Amino acid sequence: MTEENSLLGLAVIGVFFCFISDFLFKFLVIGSAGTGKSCLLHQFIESKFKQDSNHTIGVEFGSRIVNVGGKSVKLQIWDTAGQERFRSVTRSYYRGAAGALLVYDIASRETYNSLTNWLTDARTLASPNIIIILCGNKKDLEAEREVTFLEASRFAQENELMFLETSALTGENVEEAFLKCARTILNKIESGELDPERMGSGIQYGEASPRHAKHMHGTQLQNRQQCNC
Ligand SMILES: Nc1nc2c(ncn2[C@@H]2O[C@H](COP(=O)(O)OP(=O)(O)OP(=O)(O)O)[C@@H](O)[C@H]2O)c(=O)[nH]1
Repeated sequence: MTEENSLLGLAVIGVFFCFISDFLFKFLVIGSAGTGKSCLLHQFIESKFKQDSNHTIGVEFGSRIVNVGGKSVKLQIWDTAGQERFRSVTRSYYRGAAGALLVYDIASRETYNSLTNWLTDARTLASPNIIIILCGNKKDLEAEREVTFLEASRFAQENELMFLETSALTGENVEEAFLKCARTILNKIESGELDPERMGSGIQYGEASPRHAKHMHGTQLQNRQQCNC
Protein backbone atom coordinates (compact mmCIF):
# COMPACT_ATOMS: atom_id res chain seq x y z
CA MET A 1 0.00 0.00 0.00
CA THR A 2 1.37 3.43 -0.93
CA GLU A 3 1.67 6.22 1.60
CA GLU A 4 -1.04 8.15 -0.27
CA ASN A 5 -3.45 5.22 -0.05
CA SER A 6 -2.93 4.77 3.67
CA LEU A 7 -3.44 8.51 4.25
CA LEU A 8 -6.63 8.32 2.21
CA GLY A 9 -7.74 5.31 4.26
CA LEU A 10 -7.13 7.19 7.51
CA ALA A 11 -9.05 10.20 6.20
CA VAL A 12 -12.03 8.00 5.26
CA ILE A 13 -12.02 6.37 8.72
CA GLY A 14 -11.77 9.85 10.30
CA VAL A 15 -14.74 11.16 8.33
CA PHE A 16 -16.73 8.02 9.20
CA PHE A 17 -16.11 8.49 12.94
CA CYS A 18 -17.06 12.18 12.65
CA PHE A 19 -20.54 11.14 11.59
CA ILE A 20 -21.26 8.46 14.13
CA SER A 21 -22.39 9.26 17.62
CA ASP A 22 -22.83 7.70 21.05
CA PHE A 23 -26.20 9.34 21.66
CA LEU A 24 -28.92 11.26 19.90
CA PHE A 25 -30.84 13.91 21.86
CA LYS A 26 -34.02 15.56 20.68
CA PHE A 27 -34.01 19.31 21.44
CA LEU A 28 -36.62 22.04 21.09
CA VAL A 29 -36.15 25.79 20.72
CA ILE A 30 -39.24 27.53 22.08
CA GLY A 31 -40.33 31.05 23.03
CA SER A 32 -42.25 34.04 21.71
CA ALA A 33 -42.04 35.24 18.10
CA GLY A 34 -39.06 37.41 17.21
CA THR A 35 -36.89 36.43 20.19
CA GLY A 36 -34.20 35.03 17.86
CA LYS A 37 -34.81 31.25 18.00
CA SER A 38 -34.03 30.65 14.31
CA CYS A 39 -30.96 32.90 14.54
CA LEU A 40 -29.70 30.96 17.58
CA LEU A 41 -30.09 27.66 15.74
CA HIS A 42 -28.40 29.07 12.63
CA GLN A 43 -25.51 30.47 14.68
CA PHE A 44 -25.07 27.09 16.40
CA ILE A 45 -25.14 25.07 13.16
CA GLU A 46 -23.45 27.45 10.70
CA SER A 47 -21.40 29.62 13.10
CA LYS A 48 -22.77 32.78 11.56
CA PHE A 49 -25.62 35.22 12.06
CA LYS A 50 -28.68 34.63 9.90
CA GLN A 51 -29.34 37.90 8.08
CA ASP A 52 -32.97 38.68 7.11
CA SER A 53 -34.52 36.01 9.31
CA ASN A 54 -38.25 35.64 8.61
CA HIS A 55 -40.91 34.29 10.95
CA THR A 56 -40.77 30.49 11.10
CA ILE A 57 -43.75 28.75 9.55
CA GLY A 58 -44.53 25.76 11.75
CA VAL A 59 -41.15 24.18 12.54
CA GLU A 60 -37.65 24.04 11.11
CA PHE A 61 -35.02 21.44 11.74
CA GLY A 62 -31.27 21.36 12.24
CA SER A 63 -28.74 18.87 13.57
CA ARG A 64 -25.13 18.87 14.70
CA ILE A 65 -22.80 16.39 16.34
CA VAL A 66 -21.03 17.77 19.41
CA ASN A 67 -18.46 16.39 21.79
CA VAL A 68 -19.64 16.39 25.38
CA GLY A 69 -17.45 14.94 28.11
CA GLY A 70 -15.68 12.61 25.66
CA LYS A 71 -18.94 11.36 24.10
CA SER A 72 -20.20 12.36 20.69
CA VAL A 73 -23.80 13.45 20.82
CA LYS A 74 -26.00 14.18 17.85
CA LEU A 75 -28.38 17.02 18.64
CA GLN A 76 -31.58 16.84 16.64
CA ILE A 77 -33.03 20.34 17.04
CA TRP A 78 -36.56 21.49 16.28
CA ASP A 79 -36.91 25.26 15.94
CA THR A 80 -40.57 26.08 16.54
CA ALA A 81 -42.57 29.10 15.37
CA GLY A 82 -43.35 31.54 18.17
CA GLN A 83 -46.45 33.00 16.54
CA GLU A 84 -49.71 32.04 18.23
CA ARG A 85 -51.33 30.88 14.98
CA PHE A 86 -48.81 28.00 14.74
CA ARG A 87 -49.23 26.81 18.32
CA SER A 88 -51.28 23.71 17.45
CA VAL A 89 -48.66 22.61 14.88
CA THR A 90 -45.64 23.32 17.06
CA ARG A 91 -47.15 21.62 20.10
CA SER A 92 -47.20 18.33 18.22
CA TYR A 93 -43.37 18.43 18.06
CA TYR A 94 -42.86 18.71 21.82
CA ARG A 95 -43.48 15.07 22.55
CA GLY A 96 -40.43 13.17 23.71
CA ALA A 97 -37.96 16.06 23.72
CA ALA A 98 -35.01 15.58 26.07
CA GLY A 99 -33.93 19.20 26.18
CA ALA A 100 -35.10 22.69 25.29
CA LEU A 101 -33.84 26.22 24.89
CA LEU A 102 -36.52 28.54 26.23
CA VAL A 103 -35.83 31.91 24.63
CA TYR A 104 -36.90 35.47 25.49
CA ASP A 105 -35.56 38.80 24.26
CA ILE A 106 -33.79 40.87 26.93
CA ALA A 107 -35.04 43.99 25.12
CA SER A 108 -38.71 42.91 25.26
CA ARG A 109 -40.50 42.49 28.58
CA GLU A 110 -43.51 41.07 26.76
CA THR A 111 -41.48 38.03 25.65
CA TYR A 112 -40.22 37.59 29.23
CA ASN A 113 -43.77 37.77 30.61
CA SER A 114 -44.84 34.89 28.36
CA LEU A 115 -42.20 32.50 29.71
CA THR A 116 -44.54 30.81 32.18
CA ASN A 117 -46.91 29.75 29.37
CA TRP A 118 -44.05 28.29 27.31
CA LEU A 119 -42.71 26.51 30.35
CA THR A 120 -46.08 24.95 31.17
CA ASP A 121 -46.39 23.72 27.58
CA ALA A 122 -42.90 22.21 27.62
CA ARG A 123 -43.42 20.39 30.90
CA THR A 124 -46.87 19.09 30.08
CA LEU A 125 -46.41 18.25 26.40
CA ALA A 126 -42.75 17.16 26.25
CA SER A 127 -41.94 15.68 29.65
CA PRO A 128 -42.01 16.92 33.26
CA ASN A 129 -38.30 15.96 33.38
CA ILE A 130 -37.28 17.88 30.26
CA ILE A 131 -33.98 19.72 30.79
CA ILE A 132 -34.51 23.39 29.98
CA ILE A 133 -32.06 26.24 29.62
CA LEU A 134 -33.48 29.74 29.73
CA CYS A 135 -31.80 31.99 27.14
CA GLY A 136 -32.06 35.76 27.42
CA ASN A 137 -31.21 36.48 23.80
CA LYS A 138 -30.08 39.73 22.11
CA LYS A 139 -27.55 40.34 24.87
CA ASP A 140 -25.86 42.74 22.45
CA LEU A 141 -28.82 45.17 22.78
CA GLU A 142 -27.68 46.40 26.20
CA ALA A 143 -28.95 49.97 25.61
CA GLU A 144 -32.49 48.64 24.97
CA ARG A 145 -32.54 46.16 27.85
CA GLU A 146 -35.95 45.75 29.56
CA VAL A 147 -35.23 42.61 31.61
CA THR A 148 -32.40 42.54 34.14
CA PHE A 149 -30.02 39.62 34.46
CA LEU A 150 -30.90 39.31 38.14
CA GLU A 151 -34.66 38.97 37.75
CA ALA A 152 -34.27 36.40 34.97
CA SER A 153 -31.79 34.38 36.99
CA ARG A 154 -34.25 34.41 39.93
CA PHE A 155 -37.02 33.19 37.60
CA ALA A 156 -34.69 30.44 36.38
CA GLN A 157 -33.82 29.39 39.92
CA GLU A 158 -37.46 29.32 41.04
CA ASN A 159 -38.39 27.17 38.05
CA GLU A 160 -35.36 24.87 38.10
CA LEU A 161 -33.97 26.09 34.80
CA MET A 162 -30.40 26.73 33.77
CA PHE A 163 -29.82 30.27 32.57
CA LEU A 164 -27.58 32.16 30.16
CA GLU A 165 -27.81 35.43 28.29
CA THR A 166 -26.95 34.88 24.63
CA SER A 167 -26.48 36.79 21.43
CA ALA A 168 -27.20 35.08 18.15
CA LEU A 169 -25.73 38.21 16.53
CA THR A 170 -22.27 38.05 18.12
CA GLY A 171 -22.40 34.32 18.90
CA GLU A 172 -21.83 34.94 22.62
CA ASN A 173 -22.90 31.95 24.76
CA VAL A 174 -24.75 30.25 21.86
CA GLU A 175 -22.54 27.16 21.76
CA GLU A 176 -22.49 27.15 25.58
CA ALA A 177 -26.31 27.10 25.79
CA PHE A 178 -26.67 23.99 23.64
CA LEU A 179 -23.67 22.27 25.23
CA LYS A 180 -24.77 23.04 28.81
CA CYS A 181 -28.14 21.46 28.13
CA ALA A 182 -26.54 18.40 26.45
CA ARG A 183 -24.00 18.01 29.28
CA THR A 184 -26.74 18.04 31.92
CA ILE A 185 -28.68 15.34 30.06
CA LEU A 186 -25.54 13.23 29.68
CA ASN A 187 -24.75 13.59 33.41
CA LYS A 188 -28.26 12.44 34.24
CA ILE A 189 -27.87 9.41 31.96
CA GLU A 190 -24.55 8.56 33.60
CA SER A 191 -25.98 8.91 37.11
CA GLY A 192 -28.94 6.70 36.17
CA GLU A 193 -31.47 9.52 36.67
CA LEU A 194 -32.42 9.39 32.99
CA ASP A 195 -33.04 6.15 31.17
CA PRO A 196 -32.41 6.36 27.39
CA GLU A 197 -34.38 3.17 26.91
CA ARG A 198 -37.55 4.67 28.35
CA MET A 199 -40.10 5.38 25.62
CA GLY A 200 -40.36 9.10 24.89
CA SER A 201 -37.12 9.99 26.72
CA GLY A 202 -35.96 11.97 23.67
CA ILE A 203 -32.69 10.04 23.83
CA GLN A 204 -31.42 7.26 21.59
CA TYR A 205 -28.20 5.31 21.55
CA GLY A 206 -26.10 6.32 18.54
CA GLU A 207 -24.28 4.10 16.06
CA ALA A 208 -21.03 4.26 18.06
CA SER A 209 -22.67 3.05 21.26
CA PRO A 210 -22.11 -0.60 22.31
CA ARG A 211 -25.79 -0.56 23.44
CA HIS A 212 -26.78 0.30 19.86
CA ALA A 213 -24.70 -2.61 18.54
CA LYS A 214 -26.25 -4.90 21.16
CA HIS A 215 -29.71 -3.69 20.21
CA MET A 216 -28.97 -4.14 16.47
CA HIS A 217 -27.53 -7.58 17.10
CA GLY A 218 -30.67 -8.49 19.05
CA THR A 219 -32.90 -7.21 16.24
CA GLN A 220 -30.92 -9.09 13.59
CA LEU A 221 -31.08 -12.25 15.68
CA GLN A 222 -34.82 -11.81 16.13
CA ASN A 223 -35.26 -11.23 12.37
CA ARG A 224 -33.20 -14.32 11.60
CA GLN A 225 -35.25 -16.38 14.03
CA GLN A 226 -38.44 -15.05 12.47
CA CYS A 227 -37.33 -15.90 8.92
CA ASN A 228 -35.65 -19.14 10.02
CA CYS A 229 -32.48 -18.29 8.07
N1 LIG B 1 -29.59 42.43 17.90
C1 LIG B 1 -29.93 41.16 17.78
N2 LIG B 1 -30.92 40.81 16.94
C2 LIG B 1 -31.25 39.51 16.85
C3 LIG B 1 -30.59 38.50 17.60
N3 LIG B 1 -31.14 37.31 17.30
C4 LIG B 1 -32.10 37.56 16.41
N4 LIG B 1 -32.17 38.89 16.13
C5 LIG B 1 -33.14 39.54 15.22
O1 LIG B 1 -34.43 39.30 15.75
C6 LIG B 1 -35.37 39.11 14.69
C7 LIG B 1 -36.11 37.79 14.89
O2 LIG B 1 -35.19 36.69 14.80
P1 LIG B 1 -35.70 35.20 14.48
O3 LIG B 1 -34.55 34.29 14.72
O4 LIG B 1 -36.35 35.13 13.17
O5 LIG B 1 -36.79 35.05 15.63
P2 LIG B 1 -37.68 33.76 15.98
O6 LIG B 1 -37.74 33.67 17.45
O7 LIG B 1 -37.18 32.57 15.25
O8 LIG B 1 -39.11 34.19 15.42
P3 LIG B 1 -40.36 33.23 15.03
O9 LIG B 1 -39.86 32.31 13.97
O10 LIG B 1 -41.43 34.14 14.54
O11 LIG B 1 -40.77 32.51 16.28
C8 LIG B 1 -34.58 39.18 13.39
O12 LIG B 1 -34.73 40.47 12.86
C9 LIG B 1 -33.14 38.94 13.82
O13 LIG B 1 -32.23 39.62 12.98
C10 LIG B 1 -29.54 38.90 18.49
O14 LIG B 1 -28.90 38.11 19.21
N5 LIG B 1 -29.26 40.25 18.53
